[in-house]
Amino acid sequence: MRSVTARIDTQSIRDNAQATRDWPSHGLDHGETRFSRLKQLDTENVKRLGLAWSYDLESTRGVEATPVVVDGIMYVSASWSVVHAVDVRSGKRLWSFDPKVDRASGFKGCCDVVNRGVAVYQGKVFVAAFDGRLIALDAATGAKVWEKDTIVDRKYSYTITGAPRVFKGKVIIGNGGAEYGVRGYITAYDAGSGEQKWRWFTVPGDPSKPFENEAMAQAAKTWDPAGKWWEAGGGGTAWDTMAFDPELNLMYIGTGNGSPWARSKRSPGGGDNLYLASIVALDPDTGKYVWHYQETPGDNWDFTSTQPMILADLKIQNKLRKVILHAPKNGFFFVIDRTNGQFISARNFVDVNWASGYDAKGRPIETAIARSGDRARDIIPSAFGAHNWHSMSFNPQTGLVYLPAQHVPLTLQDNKNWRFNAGSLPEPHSNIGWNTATLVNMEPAKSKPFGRLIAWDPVAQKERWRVEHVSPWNGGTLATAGNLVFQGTADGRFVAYDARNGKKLWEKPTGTGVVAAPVTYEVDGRQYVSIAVGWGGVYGLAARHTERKGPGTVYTFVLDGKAEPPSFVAYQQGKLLQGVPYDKSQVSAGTALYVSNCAFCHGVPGVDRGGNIPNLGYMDPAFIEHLDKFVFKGPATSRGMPDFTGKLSPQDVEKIKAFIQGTADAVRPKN
Ligand SMILES: O=C(O)c1cc(C(=O)O)c2c(n1)C(=O)C(=O)c1cc(C(=O)O)[nH]c1-2
Ligand SMILES: [Ca+2]
Repeated sequence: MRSVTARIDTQSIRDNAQATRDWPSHGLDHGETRFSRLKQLDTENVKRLGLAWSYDLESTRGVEATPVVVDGIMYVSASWSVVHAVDVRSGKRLWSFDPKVDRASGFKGCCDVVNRGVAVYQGKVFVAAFDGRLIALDAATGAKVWEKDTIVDRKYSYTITGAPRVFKGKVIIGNGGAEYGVRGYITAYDAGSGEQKWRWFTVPGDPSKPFENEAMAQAAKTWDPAGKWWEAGGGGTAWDTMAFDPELNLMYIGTGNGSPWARSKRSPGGGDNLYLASIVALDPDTGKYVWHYQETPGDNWDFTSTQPMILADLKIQNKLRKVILHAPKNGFFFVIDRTNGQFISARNFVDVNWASGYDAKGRPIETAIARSGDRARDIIPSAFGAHNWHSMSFNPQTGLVYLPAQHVPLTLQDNKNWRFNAGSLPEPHSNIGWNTATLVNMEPAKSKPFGRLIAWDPVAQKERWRVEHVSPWNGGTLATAGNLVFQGTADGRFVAYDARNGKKLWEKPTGTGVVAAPVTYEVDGRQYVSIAVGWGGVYGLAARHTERKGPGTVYTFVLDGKAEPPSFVAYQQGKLLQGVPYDKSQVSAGTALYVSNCAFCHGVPGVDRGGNIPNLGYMDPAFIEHLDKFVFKGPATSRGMPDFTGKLSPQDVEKIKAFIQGTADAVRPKN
């Protein structure tokens, strides 16, 4: 059987960009604009949009995938990197493929066991599994064709969450892991055979060995010459964004934060630490460095530049410029010349406190608070990012970028006592492999959370309209030629807005929070809109903003669709924990242990509501009384929880119990 994707290659993806009937690659086109030229649906008739079908992804963790759709066949991934092929005409499964990632490895990723989607090319579907394998499937049957291990050294905590891209016959993928202490890189494989074609590291490696290339030699000059960076890998993981300009024959990657976060521990002599938090242009044929622009020199705050890029051609001061549009975690919106990496402009799209702006050369003007890490202070934006991996879209008709922006309050402080892999209390998750050299929320944050959809004018560097959401962590966006903007929300709605003014035109409930981005495509002359929902990602581990907790689901809508939605599953908050015996004098020791082992997944007991991972302040007391049964070789290890055998003592567990019950008691309403 021949698959419909047999014809998909670099040329056909370029051709499709003219009419955008299919959605053949992650961001729709090589420029990742997520702007569909279809206009059967428009601001007038969108109110008639109804459900065509829903499809159960059989997943309970975060769903971050953008579906790929070719000739009425959808390829979409769910948590644990499971791939589904669905017939759009019927909504029925054609095949599914579970790469059987060892569920016990869940804790090896910082940010939920998510997968942002697949690539298709010449009859194959490519999925990058959470455990670091890149797998090629037969698009017609879902059978495995080849599999490669992308991980350079399994002694480090590398993972993959991103969607591969295929440029000119090469499947390209980067790895995550910079919270754990790794060296970032990106690798290209031959789409046909799986043979490795090139690999580009983002930061210099072992200083006792020669540099792999000239780019590494140049980068090393911006790190402390003592070479301490190597101890924790340096970081710079390219865990999400990529784009490609076939005319310039350049591909672009966004690189991540430093390992560890605190520069004082990574590169004590200071320096910009190239190529952290940068956009880097590479030759897609050879993986050779061409240029870079560093958005956050000397990253100190987990300010990754891995957020989705968009390539656009914009008229700026009467000159048509080939640009990259980018809104990284650090809160500034960048316009960069993509032919040479030249800085054009940057303006903050939310309030920020780490820099007052960028100078004419494209360097941030840092504020006094930015590096005063000897005390806890709000860093705005926080490590959750003013914008994270949630895709933005660009409508050339309105000239606006539709950007999911947010703030999640955190205070940061340098951890003076950090040593690599020492598990130093109370550094978050330091006992399960994190190495940030940064203490979080040692004092309560003063800033306030928000989530907002912003329509941003990249030429004027100005907000044109905004919609305030109930919380941070809303879904990616889709823009269409019918002047619609689609976005799912953390509070479980799928909404269409007028692209010109942000007026809400349509909305449907989704039965769970939405973090992924929608797509649109045409089949048999009808325009469909699909979205994969499933609350999760790093923020969704411990928090939620819905009363429902439905499974991962794909919803597909069409004009006058009349399908019944699935029955929604209610979220039930447990009773506040009561009656677990504990020693009050142990609460403070338990706090440090809780932060170093439990906090980012389970949240604050009795304060957070629990996301995909239960909040321990609302458990049945029997669970907490017997906490050791869960912490040491417990049942949840088969779902991704670490086994703390040898890492915590039974006395430590008693202290953690004291913190959990003590905190629940402290927040219990008094009457
Ligand atoms: O430094 C890294 O290697 C790395 C990897 C990932 C990832 O692979 O998901 C995230 C982050 N960092 C990160 O900083 C972050 O905020 C984040 C959010 C998410 C998510 O899927 O919700 N992943 C990641
Ligand atoms: Ca990170």
